[in-house]
Amino acid sequence: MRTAVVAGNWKMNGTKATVASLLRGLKAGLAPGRTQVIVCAPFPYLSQVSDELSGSPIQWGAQNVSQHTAGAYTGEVSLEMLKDFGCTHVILGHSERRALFSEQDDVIADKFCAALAAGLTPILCVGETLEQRESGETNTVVLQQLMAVVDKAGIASFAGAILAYEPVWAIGTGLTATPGQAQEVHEILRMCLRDLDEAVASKLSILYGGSVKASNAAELFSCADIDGGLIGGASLDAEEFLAICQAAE
Ligand SMILES: O=C[C@H](O)COP(=O)(O)O
Repeated sequence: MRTAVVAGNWKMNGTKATVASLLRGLKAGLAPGRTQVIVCAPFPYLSQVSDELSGSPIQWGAQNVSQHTAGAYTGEVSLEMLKDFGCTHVILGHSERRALFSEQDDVIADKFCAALAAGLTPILCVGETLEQRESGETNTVVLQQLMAVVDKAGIASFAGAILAYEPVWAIGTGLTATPGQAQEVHEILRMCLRDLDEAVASKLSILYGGSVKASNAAELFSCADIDGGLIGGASLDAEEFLAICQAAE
């Protein structure tokens, strides 16, 4: 059986006060269950998150990391630093990193390898733009993004990773992929990995991300190849995020 996972991506949001209130709400409201719950906070709040969530069932991580270990990389944050603050996960290859910060497949693959080597679980994001979908390139795009990492890291490494399908056109737009559209891509991703390693593919958690809300989560999560969600905007509201976690149960 695959692990159900709900991960919150807070993106560049929050203050010390809102983070404290959100974490208190999550800790107080999370019902015991089988779903793995993760929050991915901005770097400056990782210390606060670590203090608040230590001893709770909620895990935490970052939204990006350097592929380098240490040294003259102004403005970068290393995997060892994330580990110092108790991070267990790191989001890699988010479409906002790809589009706004020009992250390319080869760098994302390097980060993926480095994260695994450091003992963190990468949450690798893939997804197509609206233009790519409309021109029938969805499968080609997501498989190319996936294979760039598989080719460098090896299929076996996906035993220690999480994959997230996030159609760019559904992120922060309120336009959720229909369960059918999401399932179709999840199935293609899993089938591609299954051709390489049946055992790894059948155990890999593949999350859907893109305007997931409490009101649509259960239907999305009921699809055969959707194992949970990577949640942006709705992860900033404790009640909404907890309802999404409940939908994954
Ligand atoms: O990482 C999360 C995704 O970008 C989804 O964001 P959203 O739920 O605000 O659409």
